[in-house]
Amino acid sequence: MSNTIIELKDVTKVYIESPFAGVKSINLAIRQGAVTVISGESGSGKSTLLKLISGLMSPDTGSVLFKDEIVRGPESRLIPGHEAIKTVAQDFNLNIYAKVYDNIAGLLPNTNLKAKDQKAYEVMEFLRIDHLARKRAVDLSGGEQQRVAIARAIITDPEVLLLDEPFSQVDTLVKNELRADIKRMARYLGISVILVSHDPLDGLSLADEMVILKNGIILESGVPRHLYNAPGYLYTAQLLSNCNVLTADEAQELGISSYKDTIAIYPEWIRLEEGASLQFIIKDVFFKGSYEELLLNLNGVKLIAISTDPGKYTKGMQVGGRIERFVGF
Ligand SMILES: Nc1ncnc2c1ncn2[C@@H]1O[C@H](COP(=O)(O)OP(=O)(O)OP(=O)(O)O)[C@@H](O)[C@H]1O
Repeated sequence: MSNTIIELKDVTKVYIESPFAGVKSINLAIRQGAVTVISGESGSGKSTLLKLISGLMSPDTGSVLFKDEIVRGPESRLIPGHEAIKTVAQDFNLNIYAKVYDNIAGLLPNTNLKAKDQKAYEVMEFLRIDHLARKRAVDLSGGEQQRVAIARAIITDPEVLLLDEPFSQVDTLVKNELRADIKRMARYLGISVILVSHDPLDGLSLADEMVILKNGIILESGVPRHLYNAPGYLYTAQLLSNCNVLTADEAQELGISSYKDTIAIYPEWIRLEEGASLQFIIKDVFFKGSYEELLLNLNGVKLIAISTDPGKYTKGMQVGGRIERFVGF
């Protein structure tokens, strides 16, 4: 496929120390210029996959291709990694006592100092850290250090940028700004971004394509909206939503008949309305700011629903509800 920049063909990497860990039989095509988010629970193999893609680790079997050329592992390269693929690791790898400018510009050759300076400022402006140029990295916040680390990675014009848990050290506000910057990098610089995250929100709001990993295998992949609304696996539904999980018998109590063993109902799929045929008792109300989560009970079946009308419902009240959608597994 012409717009595939990275391709993994039947890639397996098993750690000798723990033979059940690692990744197994991975087939994956990464689209050029897209933001791909790899999501999965802790230990599912996300970081292993990133190391294999960057060439920092070699697969036991199978191959990783960059533009149809094999990405060679550390055994066959003096400097590990592929020059067109750059990784921003969780520890940022900054020279923390050096100035921001030197951290970034230091990666360019001294053959043309004017061009070096110009390029460094271009990248710093793009990531909105040019005002920090003369500060030492150690004096920056986590979000600012993250931007410096990204600037270091993109200053040499890589075609692929790998980000390992880029939001782990930043608060929600900075996280939203960083998400926007990552999208801009893909759109305006044409960099293909592959991002690893255990927070499903990163994938839902950022990814063009999302890959769901479980125990080292790819369960499914697709555009976030589709994966969210029509998950093929309960694991995906639980990763992406705080969903209610019921047995077939419990679902029957709610008037849902299905031949599937397990039924998932997202909280927003429960419509609260007067006079609805299902009458729930509110067991608890959890304030969430702009909305509330209601813990509902009907004949022992417990469900979390959402109310966007904070204060309307209180513990002990009876409330009518209708299940608008469910997914069976
Ligand atoms: N160098 C190693 N030696 C042995 N086992 C390893 C090594 N690196 C990772 N593993 C194991 O491989 C599995 C996958 O690890 P990996 O770090 O890729 O998962 P992850 O999804 O990135 O996890 P997390 O979200 O916790 O960072 C885990 O069970 C881990 O313990």
